[in-house]
Amino acid sequence: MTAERLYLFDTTLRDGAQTPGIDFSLEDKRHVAAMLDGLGIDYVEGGYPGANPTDTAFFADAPALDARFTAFGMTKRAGRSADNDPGLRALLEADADAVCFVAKSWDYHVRVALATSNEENLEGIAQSVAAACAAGKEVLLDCEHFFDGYKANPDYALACAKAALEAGARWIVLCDTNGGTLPHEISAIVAEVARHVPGERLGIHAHDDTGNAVANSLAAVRAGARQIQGTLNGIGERCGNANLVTLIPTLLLKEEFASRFETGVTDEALAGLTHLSRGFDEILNRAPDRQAPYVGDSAFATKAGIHASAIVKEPETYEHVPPETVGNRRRVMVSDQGGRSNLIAELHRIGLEVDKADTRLDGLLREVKRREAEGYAYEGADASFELLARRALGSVPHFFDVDSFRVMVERRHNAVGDLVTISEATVKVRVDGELLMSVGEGNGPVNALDMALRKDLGRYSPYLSGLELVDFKVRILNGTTAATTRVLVESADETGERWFTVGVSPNIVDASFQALIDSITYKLLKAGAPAGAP
Ligand SMILES: CC(=O)SCCNC(=O)CCNC(=O)[C@H](O)C(C)(C)COP(=O)(O)OP(=O)(O)OC[C@H]1O[C@@H](n2cnc3c(N)ncnc32)[C@H](O)[C@@H]1OP(=O)(O)O
Ligand SMILES: CC(=O)C(=O)O
Repeated sequence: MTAERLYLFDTTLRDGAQTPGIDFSLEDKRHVAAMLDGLGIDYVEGGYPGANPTDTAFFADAPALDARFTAFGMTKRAGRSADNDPGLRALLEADADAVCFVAKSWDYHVRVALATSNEENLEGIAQSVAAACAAGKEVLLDCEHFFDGYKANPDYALACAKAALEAGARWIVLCDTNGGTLPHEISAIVAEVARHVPGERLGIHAHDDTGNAVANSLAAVRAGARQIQGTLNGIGERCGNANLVTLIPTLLLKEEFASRFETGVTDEALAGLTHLSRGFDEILNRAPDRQAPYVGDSAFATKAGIHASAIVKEPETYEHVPPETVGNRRRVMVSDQGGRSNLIAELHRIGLEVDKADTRLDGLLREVKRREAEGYAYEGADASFELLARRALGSVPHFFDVDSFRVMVERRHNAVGDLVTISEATVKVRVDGELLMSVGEGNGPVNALDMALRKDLGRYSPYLSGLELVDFKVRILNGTTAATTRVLVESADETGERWFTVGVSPNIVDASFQALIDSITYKLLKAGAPAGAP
């Protein structure tokens, strides 16, 4: 059976720009368009030329793409001719291969939002589409509120679609604008519409207001649509749009779709999807969703001991697709939910081969569970776990001892009279039997402790020159005055490696200090520093 072509239309830079809290710069738009092109998307909707300076500038210097670069805008205004509508003119003059018009297809909206007649709206659609075709553009019509409109007045919703088709539109895109339609309704309505508009000219644009945008897009394809509109990481107005980062692996990896359709996305591009999705979050300056399907950090992670024991035998037992197909990775985590299989898998990852019958595993597992009950969380603190495990198995050299530390926080006026808060820490450590004392100043107690600790560690200091404290997270574990504090420290070094360490104490400074000590010890271990003299 020859595969049918399924087209992917990306609206990250248009509907995605309508996401609360997201504001693309011109540079962001150029960068994202290139990312989408590299992924193999067929249409990249760049924005709404004429609506704001960024979009106008983007279309004035259009990116060179393999994808069809698409300008979005509304059909001509009621009461104006197509020749005399500045908005329409801006669209037609934009340097774009395609124009995607948004048009009302729910008679209720025609009456209330446009305050015009059903007939005039139909004429507006036909005249706008014809003008764009005459300007040499490929034309798409986004039928706004199509599903709600179809439920209210199917003849009118269909008439809008047909008006565009007859005027030369290549695609009629059925939009679930308010996002309230459910998959079974999408299936039924798309199947009915496909009796009037050929499926290979039908698209779907779904919003996620019931959490069904991806399911609705797949339902529309099963019912005959051949174009899916969506966005990277599902951004978009209100709850977002259909997430292309979820849809693409489903279309390429799930038998029903993979055997029937082909898209412009290659297996190689699919293997870069996790990287692309996280890179896009970087542009948005937000943390990636750990539980995102396929590409999330937790998408192929397991804590449960029963699952881990099967995964180490055969990963397929608990994985619906191999993680590497989307560029993600399997993670078997160590926590209070785990058993010896979790431990063995994690020990293997860090290069420690231990037999399942080794009795030291029981001791290590008991220690992990005891500490987790106290508040430690090793699933997010890989370096602290490695130290704990290597100590249990007897392979961490003794580098230094901490004799004592003291931190002082002072609020005072500085030399120019400004009120400042400074922290000063004093740390005493023993290296090779010698007592060393360092003082550090910082903008907070943890920063000051970090400075003091690293200032003089005797012969270990050269190993620590590239060590950097990248991030610091504090969590209060029970909300009483006797609360326990968990501190997670993220560190990095000159090799680019990042690692996480954890400390727990009723005292936040003490918890931070533990995490810092683990971080330094891990760095010395990984750098191959020799053990100190007792
Ligand atoms: C479902 C969607 O996501 S559609 C996309 C929505 N995205 C956006 O609106 C973002 C970009 N929009 C904008 O920057 C502005 O709204 C502009 C530049 C397009 C228009 O701004 P303004 O001229 O100030 O109009 P305003 O935004 O207040 O109202 C929209 C007007 O377009 C009319 N209109 C809306 N849809 C259509 C349509 N499909 N065809 C014709 N006219 C339309 C409305 O009736 C309203 O007309 P009115 O001013 O006579 O009441
Ligand atoms: C066009 C569009 O974004 C919508 O109808 O949701």
